[in-house]
Amino acid sequence: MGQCCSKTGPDAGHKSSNNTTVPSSFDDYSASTAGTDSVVSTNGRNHRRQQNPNVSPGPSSAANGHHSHSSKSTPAHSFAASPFQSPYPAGVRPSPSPARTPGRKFRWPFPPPSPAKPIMSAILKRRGGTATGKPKEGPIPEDHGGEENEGGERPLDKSFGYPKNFAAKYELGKEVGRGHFGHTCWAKGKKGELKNQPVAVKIISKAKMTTAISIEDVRREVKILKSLSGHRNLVKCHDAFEDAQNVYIVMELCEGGELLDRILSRGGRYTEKDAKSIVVQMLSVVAFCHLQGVVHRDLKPENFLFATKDEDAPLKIIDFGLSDFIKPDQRLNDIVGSAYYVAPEVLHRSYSVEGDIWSIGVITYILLCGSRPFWARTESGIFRSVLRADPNFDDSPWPSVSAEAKDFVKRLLNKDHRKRMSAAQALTHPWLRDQNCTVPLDILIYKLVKSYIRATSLKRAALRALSKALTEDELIYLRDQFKLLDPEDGFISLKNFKTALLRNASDAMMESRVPEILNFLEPLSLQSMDFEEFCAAAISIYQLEALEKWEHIASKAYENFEIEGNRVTSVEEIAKEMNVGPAAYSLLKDWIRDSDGKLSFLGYTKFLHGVTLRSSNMRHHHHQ
Ligand SMILES: Nc1ncnc2c1ncn2[C@@H]1O[C@H](COP(=O)(O)OP(=O)(O)OP(=O)(O)O)[C@@H](O)[C@H]1O
Ligand SMILES: [Ca+2]
Repeated sequence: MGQCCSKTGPDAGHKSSNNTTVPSSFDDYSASTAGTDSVVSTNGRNHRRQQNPNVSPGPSSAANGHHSHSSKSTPAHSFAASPFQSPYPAGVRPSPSPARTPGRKFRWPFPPPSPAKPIMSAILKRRGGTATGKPKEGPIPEDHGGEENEGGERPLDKSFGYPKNFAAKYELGKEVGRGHFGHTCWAKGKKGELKNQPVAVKIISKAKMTTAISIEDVRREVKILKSLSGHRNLVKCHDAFEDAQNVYIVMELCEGGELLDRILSRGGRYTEKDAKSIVVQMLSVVAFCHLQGVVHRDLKPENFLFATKDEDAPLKIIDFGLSDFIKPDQRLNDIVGSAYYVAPEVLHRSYSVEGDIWSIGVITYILLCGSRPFWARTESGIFRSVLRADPNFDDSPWPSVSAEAKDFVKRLLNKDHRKRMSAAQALTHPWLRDQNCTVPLDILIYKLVKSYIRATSLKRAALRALSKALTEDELIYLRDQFKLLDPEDGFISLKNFKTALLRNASDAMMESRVPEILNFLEPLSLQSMDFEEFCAAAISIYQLEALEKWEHIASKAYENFEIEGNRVTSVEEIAKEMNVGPAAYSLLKDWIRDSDGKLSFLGYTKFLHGVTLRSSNMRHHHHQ
């Protein structure tokens, strides 16, 4: 297994020093992250990458004004050793260089995507390294074999309760892929239904399970794969086995290779038409996962495989190794995933399913332009870019990309997770509307309706006025969702929410306790909602605020509110509504009109928003 040889990069011709230890002008971080490269790059990606003759560093390096490298000397398997390294951070363009060849395919300043590596802290936690100080040098311990965990207190239980007769049922063949946590082999069924059928087997070594977390990860991966099996864009899981050495996950074999390889073989870019069909498939399977209460947490082009070698083969999501169950209102806090694709709120340690949507935004950005939106040489540099940088939508090829496509990507890459589209919503975005995809039930609807039925009458009136200001475009999504709830004579009630959810339920949904949300919809058993009220209940104020048209929508909404919702109120009442104390009174005074004691336009929009007032003695409060 190749240790990371951290030389090269486009500037290797100019500097002879080791790339990972050279502090760059834009990145003051180097030592600890750079050191970690050696740990994570022991994944053997080079084996796979070298099979791809289309990965040529030439164009991008040339565009950067550097000399091309001969690909034979540059293993592209690790980030630090990628031949596509650019010395420029996200958003910074190289000055025009004499080496730039007009008409080249890549006039884009950033390198085409290379395999992403897991976020260091995640690896350390799961592999039992130390999160502080210098990480262990050398390869990840493979033959620990010990039955004790780090602390040495309790032996780790490495029995999973899976059948032990893998060898009797399958004949193992050559390796077809390798990740950081396991390797995958071709295999053939020896008997039964899969006799002589080719399958893929992910083999995870028990010796590498050195922490309780890593064991739990495998257990969960199998559970999630098994219970979600069935969606056309999700790899089918046939079986799981174990023996003393390994866990074996037997899956449908995807012969078409990784999405990453297809991106690279197309010179780093997809046409909009082709990108759309990829994005629709990603969104539809992710919407399905989210409805089941599963968050994937590691969406990247390496984790989408094509079923066959055909150009239009279906795309399959794989690798639920970092996935987790999530309750509708739960926030997760462990930082996992791959740096290029990680959402800002994951780095802030408070996230939910929207993190996956961000990753799809990153992938879509790459599909459309061939470069990563957030890029730097070190992990911390990438993180900083994710947290602060605005992706480049100005340079080639963006001017020739449709406005809808750009709007689509921007609405997935919103740094505020509340403003991001959900997967089901994204499927109804104008960019994808010509794809005629079936829109799945959106779990977001359940969350929004839940808080609507608990809202005060003033808040409901405010939302109703807002929903009447929506344009036909925005109503398309709501109409689809309403239809999925199967209204009777134009009305829905608790029963409809129940039936729709259970119609889509898998075992995963029981585990993630999604149906619990139905208990919170109990008040609806006595009422019903028509489409108009459903719209008021199911709109997200945060998402609307993110729209360019927001000001226009807000003023129209306020006009409606003035006619049928605005009434005399008081600072005390509003403070109670907003869940803030007397310290906020002076601020809230501005929200109420002196002339008649009703909400002003400012007051209306702030009230809708459910502001987070920042003051030491005011409570933070989000309406979710
Ligand atoms: N069903 C399959 N059919 C064909 N190849 C597969 C299949 N599943 C996995 N592979 C190949 O094996 C590689 C590693 O599998 P997987 O991503 O599940 O492992 P991992 O170690 O968890 O990965 P990572 O390093 O991304 O965490 C994949 O990138 C892919 O190339
Ligand atoms: Ca993977």
